[in-house]
Amino acid sequence: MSSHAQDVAARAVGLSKTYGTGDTQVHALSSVSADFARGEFTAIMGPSGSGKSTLMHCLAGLDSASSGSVLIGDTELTTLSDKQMTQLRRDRIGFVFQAFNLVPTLTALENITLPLDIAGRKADPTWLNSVLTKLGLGDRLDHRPGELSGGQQQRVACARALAGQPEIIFGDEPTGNLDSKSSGEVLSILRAAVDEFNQTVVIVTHDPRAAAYADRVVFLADGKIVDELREPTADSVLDRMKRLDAPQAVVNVEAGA
Ligand SMILES: Nc1ncnc2c1ncn2[C@@H]1O[C@H](COP(=O)(O)OP(=O)(O)OP(=O)(O)O)[C@@H](O)[C@H]1O
Repeated sequence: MSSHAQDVAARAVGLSKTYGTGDTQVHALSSVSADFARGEFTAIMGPSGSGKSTLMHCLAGLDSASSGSVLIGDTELTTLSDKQMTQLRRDRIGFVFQAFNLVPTLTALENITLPLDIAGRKADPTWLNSVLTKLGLGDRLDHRPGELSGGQQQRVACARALAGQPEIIFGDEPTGNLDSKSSGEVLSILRAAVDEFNQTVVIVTHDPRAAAYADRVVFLADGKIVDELREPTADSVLDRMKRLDAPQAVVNVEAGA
């Protein structure tokens, strides 16, 4: 299937988010429109404070926008009641956070199936098996999070996000707390989720090497999408990021700094 023929897993339309009022007002997002195609891995990048987390939280229904709309599949989030929103997050969205957020008293496997257990759903056994195989934890599935490395814990968190076959998985700096080897393991799982399980993944990251695992990188600056890169490499991402910071460099040069 060509990328044009793919349908859209999530969509932001004219999304704006303003914090505060008057002099202290911050436009975290200014009329952002973006599509996230099904079966694609997107990385959101940009300088600190550019609105990455705000965009992801609005897309994932964890925060509400000041104006504009978000669609998950065909569902417009602003039309949902709190209860419907909770159900949508539970049934249709997977999350991977920077802090792994595993329950310390449960085994890895119990953590993975916990959201399904809470929802009263059963994992599809074939699906769960392929996710667990991909995870490569072997007999450590019986271990508690405290007995696993950071990378292993985050792989468990990825499997937890995947277990319910959500329509889209959001990761807010999922490798932010990991060394480069563990980051690679976690990103490989997310990559495999897209390539082998046809999932849709959107992550926020500061790391060009992490972004290089994605199919597409979306660059934010000052609450706006300013650039996009397909088939990124760590070098091409780094190059774009330098250019994003360039206006400041030009000002410095002009000022004789
Ligand atoms: N709850 C809040 N109240 C007021 N301002 C906020 C709030 N949350 C975020 N902001 C502001 O909105 C802007 C965008 O923040 P956001 O966290 O989305 O940026 P980011 O690109 O994810 O940053 P970082 O890379 O540092 O995590 C920033 O200027 C931030 O200070």
